[in-house]
Amino acid sequence: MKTVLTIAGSDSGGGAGIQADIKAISANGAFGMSVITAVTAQNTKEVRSVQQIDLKIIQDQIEAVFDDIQVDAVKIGMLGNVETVHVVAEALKKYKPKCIVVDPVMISKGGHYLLEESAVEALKKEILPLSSIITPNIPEAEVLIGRTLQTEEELYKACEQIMEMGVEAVLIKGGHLMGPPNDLFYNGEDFHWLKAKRIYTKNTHGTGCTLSSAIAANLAKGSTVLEAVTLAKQYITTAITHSLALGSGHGPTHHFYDLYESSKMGMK
Ligand SMILES: Nc1ncnc2c1ncn2[C@@H]1O[C@H](COP(=O)(O)OP(=O)(O)OP(=O)(O)O)[C@@H](O)[C@H]1O
Ligand SMILES: Cc1ncc(CO)c(N)n1
Repeated sequence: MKTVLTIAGSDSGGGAGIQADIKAISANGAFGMSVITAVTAQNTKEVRSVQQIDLKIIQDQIEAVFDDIQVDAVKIGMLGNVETVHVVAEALKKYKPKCIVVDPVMISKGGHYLLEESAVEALKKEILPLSSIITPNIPEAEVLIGRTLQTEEELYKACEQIMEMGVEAVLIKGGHLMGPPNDLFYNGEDFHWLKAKRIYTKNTHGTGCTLSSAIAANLAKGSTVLEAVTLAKQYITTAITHSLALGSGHGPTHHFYDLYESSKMGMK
């Protein structure tokens, strides 16, 4: 069994963060492990409060896993603050996992800061150069490059600029665009559009967490980065198609564990 370690925050509502990650990793056929960086009191409507986890416990969790278990891929989500960015970066430099997927989580759908603004520079300097792929949504890509993004031409340029920050590949997600939610992939050589039809639902809580975890699971299982991104795009599209109207805000995506059910839905 291939393994994925997610280093991220907990979402009590179960739709995003560590909870979404573990569900997506399992549904994509890998074994999920977790390092919790922060606990959020969160539901489908809002983030009520956040408790960062003690740095020593974060470091201990990472070491406990790496010292004992083979880690085939790492997924990074919410880090929260500069100090946590630093501890995670140092640990990754020490253990050198082969595949690192970075979802640069910054702000929740309800507008709550999940990364202190002052930590963005540390994320860019310390985490991006270690990553196999980074998966910003449009607002996160805008923060990384310091410009707004509107046209296709600007998206191509943004990919090139983010590549210069030391990542091996970038996927700018188009969920926040008007029109179809097409994502732009760039690996320094070729651009690829990952296209999909927009699904008209408000139940899109945790789509970014789900996508990046599905990428990590497929990388762990031996896919190339472009293959992993393509499989993950199919997975998130199905997960949004069957998303769940739980709660009164943005409900979660639906993860398929059951092989019979997934084959009915056309997933392998
Ligand atoms: N309504 C939709 N229909 C189909 N695909 C969507 C829709 N919304 C988002 N997606 C896709 O879901 C994936 C996640 O993109 P999105 O831009 O929503 O990430 P995100 O903002 O980081 O998510 P979150 O912060 O809620 O976890 C992308 O592949 C995007 O194209
Ligand atoms: C803990 C956590 N991580 C990531 C996101 C972004 O979806 C969220 N809302 N909560």
